[in-house]
Amino acid sequence: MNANDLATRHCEPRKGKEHALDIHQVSGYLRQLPGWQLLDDGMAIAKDFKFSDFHQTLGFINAVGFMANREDHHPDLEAGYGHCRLLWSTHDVGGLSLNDFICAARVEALLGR
Ligand SMILES: C[C@H](O)[C@H](O)[C@H]1CNC2=NC(N)=NC(=O)C2=N1
Repeated sequence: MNANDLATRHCEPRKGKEHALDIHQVSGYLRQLPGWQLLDDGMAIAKDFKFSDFHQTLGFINAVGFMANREDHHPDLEAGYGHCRLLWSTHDVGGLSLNDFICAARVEALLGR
C-alpha cells in the first residue's frame, strides 16, 4: 500500500496486541512516508514540520486536529513559533497499528504531498 492508498483509508477501532504491526510491515509503510522516523524502539513514528510563522503552524495544528477527531485517532503534538512535531502511536495496541500510518499519510495529503 502506497501513501495515497493509505491516505484514502479510515482508522478503525484497533485494540489489543493482535493489531500491532511487525517490523516488516512498519518498515514497508515507513518507506512510503518521507521524513517520518521510528521512535521509542518502534513504538511510535514522528516528524517535525516547519512553517514560516505561528499562523501557519496553528493552521496546520487545527487541520491535523480536525482530521484526528474525525478519524478518532489522536497524535501527540509539540509546537513552537515555526514548527510542529507530530507523534503517532496507538495506545490501545501498545505500539504501532495501521491507524498510525493512515494518519501520517493523511497529514502528508493535507499538505498536498
Ligand atoms: C475509543 C477510541 O476509539 C479510542 O480511545 C482511541 C482514541 N484515540 C486514540 N489515539 C491514539 N493515538 N491511540 C489510541 O489508542 C486511541 N484510541
